[in-house]
Amino acid sequence: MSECASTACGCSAGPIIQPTTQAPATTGSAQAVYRIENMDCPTEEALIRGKLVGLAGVVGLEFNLMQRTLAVRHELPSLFPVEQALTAIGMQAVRMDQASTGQTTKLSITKMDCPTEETLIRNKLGTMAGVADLDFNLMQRTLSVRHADQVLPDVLAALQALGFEAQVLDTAEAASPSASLVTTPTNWWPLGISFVTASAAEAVYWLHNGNHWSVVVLALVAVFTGGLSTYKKGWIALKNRNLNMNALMSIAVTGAMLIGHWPEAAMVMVLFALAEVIEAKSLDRARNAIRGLLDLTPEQATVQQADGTWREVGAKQIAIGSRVRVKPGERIALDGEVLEGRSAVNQAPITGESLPVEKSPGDPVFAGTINESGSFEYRVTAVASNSTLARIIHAVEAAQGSRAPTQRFVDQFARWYTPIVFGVAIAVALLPPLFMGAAWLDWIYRALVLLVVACPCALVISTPVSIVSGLAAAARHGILIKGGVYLEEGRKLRWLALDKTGTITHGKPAQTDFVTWGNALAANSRSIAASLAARSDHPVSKAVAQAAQTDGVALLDVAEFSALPGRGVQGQINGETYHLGNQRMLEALGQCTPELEQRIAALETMGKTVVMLVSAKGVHALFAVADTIKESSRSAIAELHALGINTMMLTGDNPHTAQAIAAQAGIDSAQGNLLPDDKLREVELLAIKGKVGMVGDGINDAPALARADIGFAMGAAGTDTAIETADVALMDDNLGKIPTFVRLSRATAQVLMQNIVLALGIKAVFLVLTFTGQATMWMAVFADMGASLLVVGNGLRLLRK
Ligand SMILES: Nc1ncnc2c1ncn2[C@@H]1O[C@H](COP(=O)(O)OP(=O)(O)OP(=O)(O)O)[C@@H](O)[C@H]1O
Ligand SMILES: [Zn+2]
Repeated sequence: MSECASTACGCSAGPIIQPTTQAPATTGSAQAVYRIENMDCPTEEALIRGKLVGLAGVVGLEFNLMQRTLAVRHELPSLFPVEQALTAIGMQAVRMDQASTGQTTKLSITKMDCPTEETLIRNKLGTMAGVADLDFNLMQRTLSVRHADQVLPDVLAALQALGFEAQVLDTAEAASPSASLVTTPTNWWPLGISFVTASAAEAVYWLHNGNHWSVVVLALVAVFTGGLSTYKKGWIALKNRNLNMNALMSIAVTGAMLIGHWPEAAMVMVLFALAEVIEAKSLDRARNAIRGLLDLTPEQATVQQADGTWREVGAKQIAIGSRVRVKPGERIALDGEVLEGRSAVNQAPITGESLPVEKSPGDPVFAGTINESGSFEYRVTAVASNSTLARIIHAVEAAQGSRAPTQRFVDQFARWYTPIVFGVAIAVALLPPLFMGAAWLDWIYRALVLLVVACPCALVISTPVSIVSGLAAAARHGILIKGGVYLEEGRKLRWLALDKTGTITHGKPAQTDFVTWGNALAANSRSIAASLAARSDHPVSKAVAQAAQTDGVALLDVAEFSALPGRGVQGQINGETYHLGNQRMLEALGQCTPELEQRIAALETMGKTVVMLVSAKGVHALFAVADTIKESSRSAIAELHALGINTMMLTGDNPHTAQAIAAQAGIDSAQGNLLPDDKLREVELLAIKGKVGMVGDGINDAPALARADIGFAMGAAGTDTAIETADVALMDDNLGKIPTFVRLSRATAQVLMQNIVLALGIKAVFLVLTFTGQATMWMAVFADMGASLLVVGNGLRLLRK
């Protein structure tokens, strides 16, 4: 349950889910808003309703399945009964309106980097009064604690008692990813001494053909130089009734010394300490794969001063609105908008696409990208800590914090595995000698080997490393995945629903036909239409307005302008109401004739979109606009089909055009005339058949995007919201990133599976060998270390995908 809470916590950082801020309906009642991660279908709503409605003190429930939130209006002194009831039916509820329940403090704990330490801390703090929620991020070594106002000192003291030095991060530090890379400091000296003395103990033992006082001394030196921190950590764990690997190793090594296996105890300790170091180093590599991206931004930039001169200034000090100059070959330091000059910029660090993009005044530029040819000046639009790149890194780091399904499974497994094997070890040490007259020392030794085998670290470590590597690899391709869940689910996609305008097509249609209708004057109807169109941001309107501007058509004053989503626009010109819109609008106005319909259909089957200018007097003109499909769309659709993913186009445009464009792009099927809710309904229908993804860019796609199992946002680099709201944000508008994402997801799943099989396989082999008496302790440690290294190495392989 606790993991799930932390997952939800990761999500709750996103701005998608806003706590409901309605005033309570009944006076005297309060409202609590929960985000319930695993509540997304009506049967769950029914379950929760059934459980909570009967609860004394609960006055009202408000469900939002789309946002997975539940607002509880209540008259309770404490929400404990509500939370308990939710937990009892398996709902992972996280309080959203945190402000009322204390505060969240983010702590940096440098020594916390492995799941066993997490368990230790969780057990200690999880039961502490005043602590509401814990959110671990082992990769960043941070812990966010939600707690009552006064308990922070207690929290810090508790951590201290566990041997962890915690540092409170202030809000600014917590929000912006720091540029510095994290590395685990290693103290090589004790390890070296330990290794030498352990080897010497082995050698002396061999020379003497048995134990000798010098063997004992050498072994003790080896154990205490190499294993002191293991012992310390193991002792803390045992005191907290926790069997982590440090505890297991401490017991095993101590046991081995007690039964006189001195050189082996020494060797086991050295190997274990070494394995720890190597593991920590590999984890650093995975961690820094993402941080490394931030190193791409230069520390300095050339900024214009108040007196007009140019000066080198530290990037962090540069304010929004400053004017910055970039030389050819230089990296861009901050996000901005080009003011003067032209150049080609390599945007690979953001979009994963190394083909240079032409930049001229008005175009956006991004921190971390490389200016290739010309020099130009730009106006800064975001401070260094809020650049697109910084936000990407922040999002990926947050994504690591949330647990992917496999990790949840593995953690759950490890929780049972270790105590069970520990129990078996005790049985092995006691039962055969007691009841079958077997030799004590022999079976105690076997039990100690089992303790080493009981260590689940290879298994536990393999999942986060693989997921982080997958996330980092995706980020390098310009694919921002907002949680390990999506990386794991991507391989299961059966359907991809695609928006048309701006997703498959360029989204920049041009007017192709202008047809007068009835007895209107051509010039007059063009200027009326253009005047209305100029007021709208819709691509179809833009095309009409653009064509009129090119032809020098004069614009008129528009009053009472309004947009009619999915239909068109309307407004008053010279006291008369005009509409500019599609056939749906025409029908609503009752102005459709068979003759007109025929004309429209003829244009639409050519893949054009038609809008009409209509007033009370009738239809005045037809405007046809045509959009072109992106070259990348065709090949992306073909790749998706090759991956076994079906495609369906969902568009607000008319069915004829939809068919024509779908045919050009090679899409399986197309649905036209859809309003936002219709798109949502279509996605829901597809969801019955399997995992469904939806890719779109417009506002009219938002409900469908949110409902899809994976919502992809296109062209996220320029926009503020797309990065935050989508499940997967594609930094440019190349559909080809979706097959790349699916392949990466499949590769990740494969690595995860290989790692689990590998880690468990080695354990299984040793379990058998221990019972047959063929396994020695140091072989078990060696195998455990080997397994850890193999799974970590295998996970890091994803970084190169
Ligand atoms: N502001 C507008 N100006 C002109 N026509 C409009 C406007 N808004 C909607 N329309 C008409 O309604 C149709 C549907 O619009 P909608 O915005 O739902 O979808 P779309 O942008 O065409 O396609 P997609 O769903 O693929 O993004 C448009 O094709 C156009 O004919
Ligand atoms: Zn281990």
